[in-house]
Amino acid sequence: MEVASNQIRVQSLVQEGETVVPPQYVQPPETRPVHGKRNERDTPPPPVIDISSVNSIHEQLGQACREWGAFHVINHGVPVELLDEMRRVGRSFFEDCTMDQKLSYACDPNSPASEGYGSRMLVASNDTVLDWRDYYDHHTLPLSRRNPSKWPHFSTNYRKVLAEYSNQMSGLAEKLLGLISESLGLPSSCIKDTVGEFYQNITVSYYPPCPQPELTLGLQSHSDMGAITLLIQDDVGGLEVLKDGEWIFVNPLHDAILVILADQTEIITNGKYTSAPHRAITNAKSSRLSVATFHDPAKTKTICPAFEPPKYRPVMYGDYVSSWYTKGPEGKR
Ligand SMILES: O=C(O)CCC(=O)C(=O)O
Ligand SMILES: [Fe+2]
Repeated sequence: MEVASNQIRVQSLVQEGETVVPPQYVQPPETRPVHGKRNERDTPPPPVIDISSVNSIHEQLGQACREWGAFHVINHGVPVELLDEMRRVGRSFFEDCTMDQKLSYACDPNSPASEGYGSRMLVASNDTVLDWRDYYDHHTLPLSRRNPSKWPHFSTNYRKVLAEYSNQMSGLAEKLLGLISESLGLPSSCIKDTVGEFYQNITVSYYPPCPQPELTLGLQSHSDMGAITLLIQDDVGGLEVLKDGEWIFVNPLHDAILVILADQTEIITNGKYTSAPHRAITNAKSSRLSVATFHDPAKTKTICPAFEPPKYRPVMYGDYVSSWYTKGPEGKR
């Protein structure tokens, strides 16, 4: 099958045995990752918070949201078997299907965030360095957007696992936004009410081994646009979070879920809490899988701070998203 140049999948490059990274994947020197430093750093990894405990939960959350914008949660109530199943079916799509099968679910390369199998986060532009990543983006909530026939059917149980995973993540996201609101002295429902009905997307990212990891990024630096992202990864590792100007490696914790605050939560909390810039690095040995579940407002929803005086202008979420896709994800708006 002939594949248009804007549809090249990273996995095909690797399967063709490329030993040199094609130039469009080479990062400029200033954004190249520093490898092999993960144990030398003084900064501890993002906090781990037991959300089943009642002791000092708001203090712990407050500190993590102010200082990191990201933290692991344990005892989160989502069955750990479901996390494993989600990783299993996700990996199976990328590794057990033929390229033709995968391309039968190709997303529309000309429309941002379209559902399906893709490789480019931004619509093609010649000056963008490409990510060393393939992905599958699923539209999962509200139910009116959920169309399982657009999800892979090749792996046993894929659609069933994804639907259950979507429901569980949405419940956990709502619970976390409640605790985060309370930690600021706001009514529990404050942030969720401002966000409104969740628009949820689930992106399974697959990072094939990279022959020159020192030159590439699996996913360029960005903060997520919506309200809250819940992420699981396999035990390979590669996610880094920016803290105080330094990239910190996020150790994979098998049964934990990583919470990443996104830009709309920073706006609603009037900057008291921060969204976390993050990126993914690659490695030469193993493929890596992550599953990110994004919870966003509707495009028509206007988001404004819950505190006076407001430090951010009210913004219609759809306008925020358009500007992100036009200007690129680097930095915050
Ligand atoms: O692969 C990862 O760990 C990060 C994924 C991510 O940040 C995203 O999909 O927005
Ligand atoms: Fe992200």
